[in-house]
Amino acid sequence: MSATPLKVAVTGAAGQIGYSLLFRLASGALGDRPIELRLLEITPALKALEGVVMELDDCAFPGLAAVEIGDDAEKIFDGVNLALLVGARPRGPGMERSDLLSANGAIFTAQGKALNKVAADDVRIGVTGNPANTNALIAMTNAPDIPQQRFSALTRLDHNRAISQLAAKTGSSVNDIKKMTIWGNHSATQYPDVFHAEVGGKNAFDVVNDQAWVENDFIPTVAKRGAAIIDARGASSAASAASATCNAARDWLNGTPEGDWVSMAVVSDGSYGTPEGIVTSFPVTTKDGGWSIVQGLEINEFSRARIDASNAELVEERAAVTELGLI
Ligand SMILES: NC(=O)c1ccc[n+]([C@@H]2O[C@H](COP(=O)([O-])OP(=O)(O)OC[C@H]3O[C@@H](n4cnc5c(N)ncnc54)[C@H](O)[C@@H]3O)[C@@H](O)[C@H]2O)c1
Ligand SMILES: O=C(O)C[C@H](O)C(=O)O
Repeated sequence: MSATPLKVAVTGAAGQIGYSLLFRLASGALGDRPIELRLLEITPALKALEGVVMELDDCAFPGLAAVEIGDDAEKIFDGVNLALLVGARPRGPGMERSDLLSANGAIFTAQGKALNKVAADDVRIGVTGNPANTNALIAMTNAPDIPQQRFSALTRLDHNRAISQLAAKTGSSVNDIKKMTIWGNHSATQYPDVFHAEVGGKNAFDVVNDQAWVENDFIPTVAKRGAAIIDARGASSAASAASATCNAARDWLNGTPEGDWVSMAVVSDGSYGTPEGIVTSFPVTTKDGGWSIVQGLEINEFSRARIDASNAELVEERAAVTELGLI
């Protein structure tokens, strides 16, 4: 364990996700190493953020070395080892996440530039704010000095949702589910893949043995879960999004367990016929702070069509943000 605190930036820290995320991070969600929180907000939200910091103080978390807040990205990102980019407008009922492209895209241009200038050499950047994949692409493109492999968008929430649905269907514990994969975009076109997943060491599709459930129940439930939560709660998922943001960062920094993998949206190198350069979700393993796409999986026709459709949407989003001058 290193005693030097890990400097962790969180943007949108006074928002809904922030209110759950900060307390998870401060109580050790990333591991034993102490952390220093650097919290970025827009100026009008700084007063609310001061209140959140009072609450963080009142928890007397042993692993929380320091907290700094502000509205200047270059100051807050100075020397950060991990940047969790959460701050962005959430969608409301009836919207798709891509409807947020023009409203939120500009945030990631500015933050990519600021990270490029002042972040630590070992910085890793996780994007939760929607549309997460294309926002990560925007930040990455605006930070040319940071290796592209240091950017990832969050599909871990979808991954966790898929695990939970499969565990319920098969009457097993979430601990028995391994090798789940989310392919593509964190959007309604995402493809949660049970063909390579395992339930208690057995192939998940063989255990389920129900193509109609996969097609008509599992995939739409996972892909539209965000909208179902907005419909029920009147606000987008927050605690589960914070939890997934922690899971993703912890595994990236500390590695995935032997015999399992996770889903992360990362820059494509063309693996599995995915268009190069988009930020799209793959099965990945992580080690020593880096990730590798799991290679050699057989992709059947059913999966191929869905992976291609989701990636086609990401290519369209890339064209839209190019048109907007964001990349
Ligand atoms: N990838 C995922 O799985 C996932 C899951 C849930 C939510 N989300 C997305 O996360 C984002 C945040 O959700 P939320 O519920 O916390 O929203 P929220 O509206 O409660 O909070 C967003 C916060 O971001 C702040 N903000 C806006 N512009 C900023 C900027 N330029 N710099 C710093 N802060 C800024 C706002 O002031 C606000 O406090 C949304 O885009 C939402 O859709 C993603
Ligand atoms: O669906 C949303 O807009 C919020 C988030 O991306 C989610 O998946 O819950």
